[in-house]
Amino acid sequence: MEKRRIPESELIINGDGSIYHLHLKPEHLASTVFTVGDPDRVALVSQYFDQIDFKIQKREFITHTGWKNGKRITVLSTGMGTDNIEILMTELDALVNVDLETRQIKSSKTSLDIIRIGTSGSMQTDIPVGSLLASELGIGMDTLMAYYPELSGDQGLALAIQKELGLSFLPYQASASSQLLAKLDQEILTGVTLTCPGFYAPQGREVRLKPKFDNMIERLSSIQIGGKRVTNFEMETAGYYALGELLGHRMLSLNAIVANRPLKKFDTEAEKTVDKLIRKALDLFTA
Ligand SMILES: O=P(O)(O)O[C@H]1O[C@H](CO)[C@@H](O)[C@H]1O
Ligand SMILES: O=c1cc[nH]c(=O)[nH]1
Repeated sequence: MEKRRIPESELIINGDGSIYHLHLKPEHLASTVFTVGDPDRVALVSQYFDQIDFKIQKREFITHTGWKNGKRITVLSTGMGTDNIEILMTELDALVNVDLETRQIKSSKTSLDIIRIGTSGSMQTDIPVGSLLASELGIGMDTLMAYYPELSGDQGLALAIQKELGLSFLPYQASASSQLLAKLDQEILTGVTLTCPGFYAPQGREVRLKPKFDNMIERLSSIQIGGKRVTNFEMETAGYYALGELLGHRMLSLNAIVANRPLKKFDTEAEKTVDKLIRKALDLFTA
């Protein structure tokens, strides 16, 4: 059977042969990719590389590729939100699994290791600011996955959250890679991360507008299923995990806890906490 050719309008390749938004060619990407939300954080990660071979910036997507401990690695910024993660994951996957010349999907697939180094707010009093937390599960409070094939894993926590808040849509739930989770050490807590389509009302914050849901943090933090509770808020993890599951990449989201919401505290040393997470992630995943 003739293989499907992906049209020029669907997968856009720039004049120089790079992929549309990321502006990367396949040879610019390592198979271990660290991702950060903040473009300024890319240099904070690559300062610890032994050597940097390649740098490029397009919009909020800044990429540095180089070497650490004899391993080739990439660090790449994504900006905020799962809409950016959809672009990132599709284009990273295309760089390794689509032949950009023939525009056909390769018959032999490559799995990337994609590790998020991000910030996050704790919703549990016993997870203080300054903690490092790996997301075992991500629950998506956005509607991204309504546009993609159904996820195969357990959706129990997502259903419990839908019921508790009376949401008109079903959040989605997906898991970290068990292989990447197995590389963590005791300094890193594990938890269940709620990925929200915003920083303020979607995470229960009130500035001038009142969030629709009263006592969101108390209500979400007290849900327990099979010994698992929701631990922290951020804005990308579930999108990574869901698309990673569908595309066949190994995913892990690491969080520097910079806010404790029930205690109403923000980390006065947030930059140090992020630096601690960067060094830990590089140590664990380039060893
Ligand atoms: O620090 P980053 O990686 O951007 O992650 C978190 O911080 C941003 C909000 O301040 C959101 O992107 C959230 O997920
Ligand atoms: O509370 C927080 C802190 C960082 N990032 C978030 O999305 N929420």
